[in-house]
Amino acid sequence: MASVELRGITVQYPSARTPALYGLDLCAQDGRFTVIAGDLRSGKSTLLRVVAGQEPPDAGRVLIGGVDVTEVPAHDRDAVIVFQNYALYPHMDVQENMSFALRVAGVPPAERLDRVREAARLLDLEEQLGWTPERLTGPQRQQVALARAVVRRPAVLLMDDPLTALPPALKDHTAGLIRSLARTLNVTTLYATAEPGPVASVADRLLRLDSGQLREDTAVS
Ligand SMILES: Nc1ncnc2c1ncn2[C@@H]1O[C@H](COP(=O)(O)OP(=O)(O)OP(=O)(O)O)[C@@H](O)[C@H]1O
Repeated sequence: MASVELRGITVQYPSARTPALYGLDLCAQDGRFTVIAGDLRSGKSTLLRVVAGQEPPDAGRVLIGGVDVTEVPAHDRDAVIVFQNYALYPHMDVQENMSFALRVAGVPPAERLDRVREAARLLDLEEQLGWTPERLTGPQRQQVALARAVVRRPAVLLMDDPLTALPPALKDHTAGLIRSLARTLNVTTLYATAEPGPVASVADRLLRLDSGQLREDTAVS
């Protein structure tokens, strides 16, 4: 597994007046669940994309597991993003959706099956493995999107407000599921959200993104 360290990260989009991230420092410990709270457009998605290698910073360094990966392309980083607007493959059943990336990566069929079954068990999706996405509820689709990320066994899991689209009554339940998943897999998790309420109680650490920089959050803990 792996710690995530950002040192002096600045991202300035050419069309923006101010930087999305400005000299930002972060050290997220190995295997811990770190919540990054911030208002809309505060730079949360940009931060996750910098860690994943999808947004090259204008300044600063990115380290995963103590190794400087700033110049390493996204596909060679051991970090996966689960987006708020996930898209499942509509013509594939849940099991195929979950194992697709493994097939592309050349993982042998028996191991694919093991990993898919483990993720399905952890995310309460065992009964739905043969279903197509149209039969799933919104929360189940979100769980499949999450399962699709974790079957790849990344060292770092990056979550971009995955509960946003869920009805309020299901947010706490799904937050608990996500937390126990991260704990079972011992995966370093950065969880960005505009609404930290449902995950604040399960976080190892809560940070707030403010003016492109991170601070420990003393308001919610
Ligand atoms: N590709 C881009 N080009 C130009 N500006 C961008 C781009 N992506 C994001 N921004 C701007 O950077 C700032 C931070 O955006 P970002 O999406 O990282 O924030 P966020 O906190 O994730 O927002 P939200 O919660 O609304 O998803 C915003 O002002 C946004 O308009």
